[in-house]
Amino acid sequence: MPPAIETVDLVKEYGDLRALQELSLTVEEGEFFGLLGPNGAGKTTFINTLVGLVRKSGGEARVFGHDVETEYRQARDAIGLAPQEFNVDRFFPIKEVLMHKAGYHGVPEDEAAERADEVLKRVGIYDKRDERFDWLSGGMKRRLLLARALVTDPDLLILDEPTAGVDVQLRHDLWELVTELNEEGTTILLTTHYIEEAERLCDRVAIMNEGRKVTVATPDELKERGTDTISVRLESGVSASAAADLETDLGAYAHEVTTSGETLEVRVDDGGSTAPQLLNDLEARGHEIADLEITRTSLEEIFVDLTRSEDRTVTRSSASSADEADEAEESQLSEREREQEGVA
Ligand SMILES: Nc1ncnc2c1ncn2[C@@H]1O[C@H](COP(=O)(O)OP(=O)(O)OP(=O)(O)O)[C@@H](O)[C@H]1O
Repeated sequence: MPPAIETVDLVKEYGDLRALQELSLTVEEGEFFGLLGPNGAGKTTFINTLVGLVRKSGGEARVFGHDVETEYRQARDAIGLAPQEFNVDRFFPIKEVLMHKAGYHGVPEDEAAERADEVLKRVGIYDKRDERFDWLSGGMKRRLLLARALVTDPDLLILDEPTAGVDVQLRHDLWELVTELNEEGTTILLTTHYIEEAERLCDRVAIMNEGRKVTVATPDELKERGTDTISVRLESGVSASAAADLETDLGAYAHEVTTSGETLEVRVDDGGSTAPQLLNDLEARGHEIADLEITRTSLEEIFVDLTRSEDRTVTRSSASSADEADEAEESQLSEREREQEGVA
């Protein structure tokens, strides 16, 4: 079986701006894969390339072995997309919206009606089936986007920030539902800004920055790359100049030594194995230790470290004509998507 998603040197240019820069990424069938990156990293552009909303400028992109452009239909039929934006037909009852979507993917009407009921129950808004999209609360709208992604029974579910702005209850409901779907065999690609969400749900995550892949790893592997901080409270306190001296003395294992009040903070690779040595070294220098605490780097700190931004070097001023051409192209592509999503 080919990978669920495979891109090789994928490039997307909007005029002078390279939104995707030779991005090579493989998501295996059955994986729960997270795509993390700061605003503007290119996550939505990547997704839109897979679903045919954005035309790539270079490289290759395949979904279950199908080229996303030359075999658009096969690739797109395998994907259920819950986008960030609410792009839903506002004039029909939501059950009909789902039936249109299933119909567009070739599901006969009776079966489409059954599937619509089934997914509305699954996401918990079956009692709203005859209401229009505009009448739903924000959280219900998010649930509907997920229902619409599921109505075609996709092998690959793509969730673009599904829990942005939703309450804690719904966030947990969504987590439970997508975990179940993944256990049933659906491959999931999730973009999120919530590191905790990625840590809890994903088998592997790719961290992107400025259109590039920074790294791909499991959440645990990423955490192992971080440093620990050993905070030692000294009976006699410690001055900043003493801390600077200690940094030289403890240089064999300390990356950085700072003070915070009467506490000395020592950054090391592995706090657990380094603490005894540190205590010995401090005592040998006449310091009396009152208290000690080790804190592990959070995934969030590692993420911030990995994506610390250099200034963008591209400007957009010379990109206007290329942008216009792109916009015309995007609008044609969007036309196709609107048709597919059942939007008038
Ligand atoms: N249609 C477009 N025309 C021109 N530039 C675009 C277009 N769409 C996206 N961009 C630019 O491409 C870059 C990547 O944007 P993209 O929306 O893919 O990032 P993202 O990682 O999804 O961000 P966010 O987390 O804020 O949703 C940004 O600099 C953005 O301004």
